[in-house]
Amino acid sequence: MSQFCDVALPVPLDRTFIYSVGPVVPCVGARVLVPFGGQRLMGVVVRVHDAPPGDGVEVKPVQSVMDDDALLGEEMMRLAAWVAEYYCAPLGEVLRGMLPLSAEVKRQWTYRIGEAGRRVLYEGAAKGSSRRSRLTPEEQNREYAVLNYLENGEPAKAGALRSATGANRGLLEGMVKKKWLVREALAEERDARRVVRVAVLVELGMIVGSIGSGKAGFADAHPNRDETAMRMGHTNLEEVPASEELPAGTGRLPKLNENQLAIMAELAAVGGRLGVAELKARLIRAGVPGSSLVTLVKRGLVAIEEEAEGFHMGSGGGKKGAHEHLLNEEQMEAVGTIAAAMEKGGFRPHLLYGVTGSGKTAVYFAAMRRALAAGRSSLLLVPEIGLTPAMAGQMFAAFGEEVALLHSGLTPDERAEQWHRIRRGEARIVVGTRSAVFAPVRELGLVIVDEEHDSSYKQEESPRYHGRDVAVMRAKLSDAVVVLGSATPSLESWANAERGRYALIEVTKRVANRPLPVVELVDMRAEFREAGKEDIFSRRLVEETRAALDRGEQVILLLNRRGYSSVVMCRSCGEKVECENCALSMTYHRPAADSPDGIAQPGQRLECHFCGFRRRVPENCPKCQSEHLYFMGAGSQQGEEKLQELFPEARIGRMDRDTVRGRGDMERLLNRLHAGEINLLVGTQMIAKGHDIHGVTLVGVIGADYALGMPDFRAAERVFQLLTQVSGRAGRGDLPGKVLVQTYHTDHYAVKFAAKHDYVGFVGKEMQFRRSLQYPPFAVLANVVLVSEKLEEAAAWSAEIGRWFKQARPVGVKVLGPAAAPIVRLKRIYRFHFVLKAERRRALGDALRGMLEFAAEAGVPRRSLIVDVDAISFS
Ligand SMILES: Nc1ncnc2c1ncn2[C@@H]1O[C@H](COP(=O)(O)OP(=O)(O)OP(=O)(O)O)[C@@H](O)[C@H]1O
Ligand SMILES: [Zn+2]
Repeated sequence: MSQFCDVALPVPLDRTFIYSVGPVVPCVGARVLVPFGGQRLMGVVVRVHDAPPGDGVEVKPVQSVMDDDALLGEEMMRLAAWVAEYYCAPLGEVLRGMLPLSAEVKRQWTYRIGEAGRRVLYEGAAKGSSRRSRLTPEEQNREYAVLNYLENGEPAKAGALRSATGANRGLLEGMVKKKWLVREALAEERDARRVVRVAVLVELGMIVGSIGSGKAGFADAHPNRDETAMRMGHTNLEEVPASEELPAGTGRLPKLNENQLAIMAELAAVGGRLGVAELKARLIRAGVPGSSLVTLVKRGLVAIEEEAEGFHMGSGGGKKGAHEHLLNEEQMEAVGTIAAAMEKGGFRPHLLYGVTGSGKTAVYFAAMRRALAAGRSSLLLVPEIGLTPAMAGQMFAAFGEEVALLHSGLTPDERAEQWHRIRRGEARIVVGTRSAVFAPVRELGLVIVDEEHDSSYKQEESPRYHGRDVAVMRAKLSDAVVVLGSATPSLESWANAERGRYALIEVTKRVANRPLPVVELVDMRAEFREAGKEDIFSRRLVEETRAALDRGEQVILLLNRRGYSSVVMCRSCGEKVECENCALSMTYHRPAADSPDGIAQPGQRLECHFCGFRRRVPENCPKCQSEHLYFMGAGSQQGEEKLQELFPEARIGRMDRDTVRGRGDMERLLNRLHAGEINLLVGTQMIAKGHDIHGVTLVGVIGADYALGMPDFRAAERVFQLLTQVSGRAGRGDLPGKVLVQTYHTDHYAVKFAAKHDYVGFVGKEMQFRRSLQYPPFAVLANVVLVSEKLEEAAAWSAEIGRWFKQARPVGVKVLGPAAAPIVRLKRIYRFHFVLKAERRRALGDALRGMLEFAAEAGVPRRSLIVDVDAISFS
């Protein structure tokens, strides 16, 4: 029999840990609780074996096994192993990301007495209750009972308060509102399985016979209710143990008291089974002490069983069929190709290159329908912002109860609920953002990645995986078809199509033969010469905007920075106001006038957009005390203000991270756009993503090309994508669209190709550049960052690792660095980095693993060493 298991723990260490197993041997893929460095951690079993560890290694036992069988199947375990290896990430951290573990740490509220509550308690005790209240006298008494119970200052759980006083959650929340109570979250591990506990009458027939037909439950319970109600206060029903730990019933009916008989009769009356929660509620109402139930369980007359809980879907919504079009020829061909691949079976990757507004969503839906018809599930990944309520509505309209949504707005509980539904095979259409790639989908037949070029698929914390690339591997391990869709495919995916690794599907035309918008470049150098001053909006853009608004059409303006001014500079000493934590300029935010959206906006301040640090706006230069502070670089907030001056009649809306804080904000803004309540929208790149607003005929682009100056080999690709995507928002309805791009780089190929909607032309040129300098997709690379709060430490570690690279000379790998990272200090952390380039992935991986081994020996903490394989950000 196996005596040991290896456990992957969510710690930043590239290894697993051995534990001994008890009588219950966990299986691979199950979760266990184990002791680790003085705490208890939840990990996943990756191996069960008999090999004792080396001499002198003390092996601790597994504390508890949380899953009877593998929570993660073989496929998911293999995927986890692949992610860990490919991204040089600790397996335990990968597994933590795969499981909705945080959901298994249930959030419980506890209540504590507040100052106001204390006052009420003492005043009330002295004068009696005279306050006017909508509560019944009984409820008021209950409130006093709660305050009394909490008087000693200790917090108590809602459950305990209820059994002590009968106060329900509504009453408690009412008291929180009045500040009588303070509510706090208590994290507590609980059993992972989503179960409800049910009280079951053992040997039903015999008992019903013996208690006779005269008894019908709690109606005849203990006569002295008040007394029992007081006594039961301290019986905690949470402590009713699970039945299997108890001796079985003897078959002989023991002597029972009134209360016990009442419980038996109550259970008998409902057919022998009742949820423990409901039974407890009835006990309380009847004034029967909880201890009676405990006794019955101990005597084996009532068993407590666990039962899988039923799940309920969130609201569906959406009009049936509203988004189901007759597919056009190109769309049908695309669906046909995907369906044929599914029929053939096996792993087949596709790149769906379809221009903006070509109806890719309809293609996805049709393909998912085919998968469903064949009994297979589908997984659709969308970018962070892509899972809009409109999208969700379409999903529910098309697939109803089959849909599971996974996005960042879910509470841990909701996420767990969806996760388990998917795992049970109840939801076969899974839609979600990045981490949904790890959803435990069964019978996976089709994986779709929408807007595959989107950078939100890259996770910027460990494990630093790319959702798109994991999706492809996921499909491979499941023998599924995968479709990567975009109007601006990443160069990596395009190269894969060119090399024949991905089948290319093209949708070249917009739906209903709508034309792509005409794009016009506005040369801002000429504008400055002619206008003699620098305005955010060129005269041409103002004129076109006015004309479109006058015609009753809608306008979208991209101003890709949020805040009012992105730089505050001193005219006297030239110093910029920088963040205390980061070596970066702080952005000036104005206090907002009352927003028509009713969206709360913060007041006047300087804010660091990297770490969120805020400070008051200084009146003088912090360095030289000069009064001449100069605000530069217009952001979306300033844009909105200027638009209000220019177009006082317009119904202006703003979409950026200051106005869109939750999903509700986004929905509200989009609804108002669709309804025409907003006819002029200004915003950051959020406005460029996927929105399908038919009334928009004009798109203006301000400062989208400033990124061309960035020291990043993907700068041109990014600018091309942004220009193409934002242009794609124009002319999606009956009227044709127009785009005005304000630029200082009229001759740059990214700008010129975007203006011609020439993706293929752009890619051709960009590929040459990448090839000549050996950048992806012609090489693979990793960014290695050493971080420390202490400058000397970060510098010393990177120097040491630099020496190792020099001496080890990893074959086939070019090492650049060490150098100070472009953002050398971020959130108070100093950063030095290396960039590793290799022609082959194997060579890169070997070099990184060699380096990690050396770093461990040299005592560089693993958490100070960031390895970012296929990095997309080098700052
Ligand atoms: N066959 C069709 N006939 C008419 N309209 C269609 C058809 N298929 C889709 N549509 C509509 O065309 C619009 C654009 O579709 P969709 O949003 O899927 O485009 P897309 O290819 O994803 O574009 P983008 O890349 O810009 O996000 C939607 O309003 C959709 O309802
Ligand atoms: Zn900062």
